[in-house]
Amino acid sequence: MGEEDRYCFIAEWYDPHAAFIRRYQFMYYVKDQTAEMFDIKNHRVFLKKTKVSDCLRLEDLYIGSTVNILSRQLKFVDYGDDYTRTRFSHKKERTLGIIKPDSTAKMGQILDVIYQKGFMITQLKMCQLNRNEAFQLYQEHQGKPFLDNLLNFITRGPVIAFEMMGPGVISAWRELLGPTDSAEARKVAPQSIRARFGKDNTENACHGSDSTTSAAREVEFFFPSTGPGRQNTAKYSECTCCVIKPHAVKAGLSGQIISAIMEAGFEISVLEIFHMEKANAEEFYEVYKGVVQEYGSMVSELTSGPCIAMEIRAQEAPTKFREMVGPADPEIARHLRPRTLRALFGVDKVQNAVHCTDLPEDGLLEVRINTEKMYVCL
Ligand SMILES: Nc1ncnc2c1ncn2[C@@H]1O[C@H](COP(=O)(O)OP(=O)(O)OP(=O)(O)O)[C@@H](O)[C@H]1O
Repeated sequence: MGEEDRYCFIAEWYDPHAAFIRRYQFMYYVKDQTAEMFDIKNHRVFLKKTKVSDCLRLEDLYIGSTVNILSRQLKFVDYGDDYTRTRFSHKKERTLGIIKPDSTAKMGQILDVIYQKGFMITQLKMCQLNRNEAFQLYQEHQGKPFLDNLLNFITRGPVIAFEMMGPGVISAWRELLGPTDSAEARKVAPQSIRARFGKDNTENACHGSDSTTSAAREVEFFFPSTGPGRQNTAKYSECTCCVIKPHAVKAGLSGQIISAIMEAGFEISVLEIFHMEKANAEEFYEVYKGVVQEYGSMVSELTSGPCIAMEIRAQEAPTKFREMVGPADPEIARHLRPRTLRALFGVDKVQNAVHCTDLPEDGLLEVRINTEKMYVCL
């Protein structure tokens, strides 16, 4: 990618006032990290060349990416010219990974391996498949003797489906997975995911697409490009809400945060990447408005990139989880409560790793708000 490059994408923005999706040509200039936008329908400039270095990075430019530019949540839906298509299409190979039911208890560790190896997770969702859906997913194994076993296994509990993106990601992920049979993996690829987390040749921890065609089909299966997204796994009882903030997601800390939560005995019954719009973030943080000095920065942080939303379950979940999260200021947390999530993973009062519900009675409400928002955003 050259310094002088200008990339052009087609971006969509849902205008809530007009209840209408507006389409723009979105031009990004690498050299000075500026962008300009052109309203396609009305044939006029919508945004003059503007610095976007604080809200857009080169790696955010891909089809399906959601970014916040000047308080508008834009989604890149297509390439705007052939030059951009040629420069990006090889870089933006996609694959689908699944953490299978035998390994969801180790999802934090597995996600941590994925992040530490430098993979970029662009979509992620916990789902429960029924038998028909599982059959659809594994249609290429129709007639094979192990199909029935495989369907029983993959439907016996939730799975975590995720899309990853990057050059050569299909083969890189298959290599990290290791051979299908976990016992064989322990012999020939002891550092692989199946060697470390799998049991045998059915319960082998994770899945990876084997070609661009199956990747496209499987990504569409879990993350449909049109219509409603897949149903989530929310239970809405004895629960509270936790959101891993964008700075922690970008820093690849999500796996470690999830492991810490599960090791402390909490169940995670929803896990989903979503993007928060400014209006939603303001509503989410409404109780802090005029009370907390950092309110504006908190809203900016929450809209600065992908978040991970979780439903956390335990008896008295809101109170107990609040304790585990720790004081809002990580500096104070490191002195007073060094084992809390904010002490371990927070940077400062705004980038304090996670949001969690403040008042016990809000727990249920926030989980609902969030899951509804996630449906809007996906
Ligand atoms: N011989 C077998 N006996 C039992 N289960 C099997 C067998 N072969 C495959 N499976 C199960 O079916 C899944 C799909 O099989 P496939 O041949 O596509 O393996 P894979 O490509 O290594 O795995 P995946 O598609 O899950 O990434 C395997 O991951 C495993 O769970």
